[in-house]
Amino acid sequence: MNDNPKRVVVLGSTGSIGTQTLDVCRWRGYRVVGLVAGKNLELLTQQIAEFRPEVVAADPSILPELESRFPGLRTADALEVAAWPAEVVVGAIPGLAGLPGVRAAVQQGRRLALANKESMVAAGPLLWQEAEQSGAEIIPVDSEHSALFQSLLGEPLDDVAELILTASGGPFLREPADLSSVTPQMALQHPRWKMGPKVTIDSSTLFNKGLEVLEAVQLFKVPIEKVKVQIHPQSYVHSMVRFQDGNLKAQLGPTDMRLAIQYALTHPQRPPSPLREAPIPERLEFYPPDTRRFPALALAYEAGRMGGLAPVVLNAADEIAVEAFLQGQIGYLEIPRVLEKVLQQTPAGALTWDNIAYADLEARRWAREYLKVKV
Ligand SMILES: NC(=O)C1=CN([C@@H]2O[C@H](COP(=O)(O)OP(=O)(O)OC[C@H]3O[C@@H](n4cnc5c(N)ncnc54)[C@H](OP(=O)(O)O)[C@@H]3O)[C@@H](O)[C@H]2O)C=CC1
Ligand SMILES: CC(=O)[C@@H](O)[C@H](O)COP(=O)(O)O
Ligand SMILES: [Mn+2]
Repeated sequence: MNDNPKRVVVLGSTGSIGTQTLDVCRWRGYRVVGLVAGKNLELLTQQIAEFRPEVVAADPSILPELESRFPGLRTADALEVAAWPAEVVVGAIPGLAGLPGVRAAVQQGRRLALANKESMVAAGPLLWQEAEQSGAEIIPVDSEHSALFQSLLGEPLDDVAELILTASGGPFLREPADLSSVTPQMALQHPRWKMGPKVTIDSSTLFNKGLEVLEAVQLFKVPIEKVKVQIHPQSYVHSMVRFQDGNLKAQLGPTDMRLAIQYALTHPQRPPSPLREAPIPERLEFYPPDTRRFPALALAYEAGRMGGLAPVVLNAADEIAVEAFLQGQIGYLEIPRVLEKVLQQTPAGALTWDNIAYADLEARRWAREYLKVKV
């Protein structure tokens, strides 16, 4: 099944998207030349033993042990790994921490298979500017955006009436009516996808869908009024495009991220995958989201309409709030509350790399102060 062997760098290799990317590389016989991970020493050890990458970056706390396990292992800064000679770089480090690696890959003119939605939300126009200069391609991995990307192929953007993102609705779609006593354990039970903790909590508050609305605006360069959300509990239709003539195009498939990852690596080709054909669900339901119960989605729309640094600020506040919630330092309903507060403090200023860094830092500080937490 070795189509056209590619050299691949994986940023966030020990995570949910990272490990699934390595599955795809195994299927395709791709050469994994660079790995970036955090602190998961044992899994990174296995990955190095199997793939023998040319270069590795990891959290400084595990580097000495890693180097003693692999004498002669070439280690480097994460940015150097992101810029390593390769055909594809998979950006799968969560949060704004994923942005520097994504940017380095874009500056090198690579194909960026982008899972890290936060970087597109915060810095989309700047990333596209740099991609234009370097010739980089940005292919979405996020399932909804992969679906939109596939549905938009060959279609003039002027003909698009709406991008319709589907949302599972998360674990609290129907109950409990009162969300105040939701615990991290409850919120970590996603009904359809097995993902890392940050995106799983975001799915439960519908903030993930809010980020995805902002991500779609930047990826596909459409006004936010054209981006809609439909709850679709089966998560089988991954998203749809409604055209001005009334036609809808959608991409459907099983809830397995390896399909979206493989597509981002092989586009425009569609080589076979070893996944078994999954049955099509008997019922496909769609209905509008309840933004009174899940105000984080409405706040993302508000940030999108505000523009400028508002999405940066909202994302930063959410990163602090989710971490504090996971550590048991705040209640579940504090998450949308702090988003609303911090969004109101959005500083004025153009979208520049310096202003993004400043707004991100300040918003984290405001969120910590408001929540009275140390995360
Ligand atoms: N999981 C999914 O199905 C989907 C995820 N996404 C997006 O993809 C991104 C990744 O998500 P996911 O795979 O779930 O996340 P995980 O939490 O599962 O994995 C995160 C990975 O990033 C590494 N990492 C975390 N922080 C740093 C850092 N500061 N420097 C270097 N490495 C770091 C972790 O290392 P370690 O564990 O070794 O510490 C791990 O390898 C997110 O932006 C998410 O929104 C989008 C669609 C679907
Ligand atoms: C798999 C993927 O792309 C996730 O971002 C997914 O969208 C999360 O599910 P929700 O629809 O519940 O947010
Ligand atoms: Mn998604």
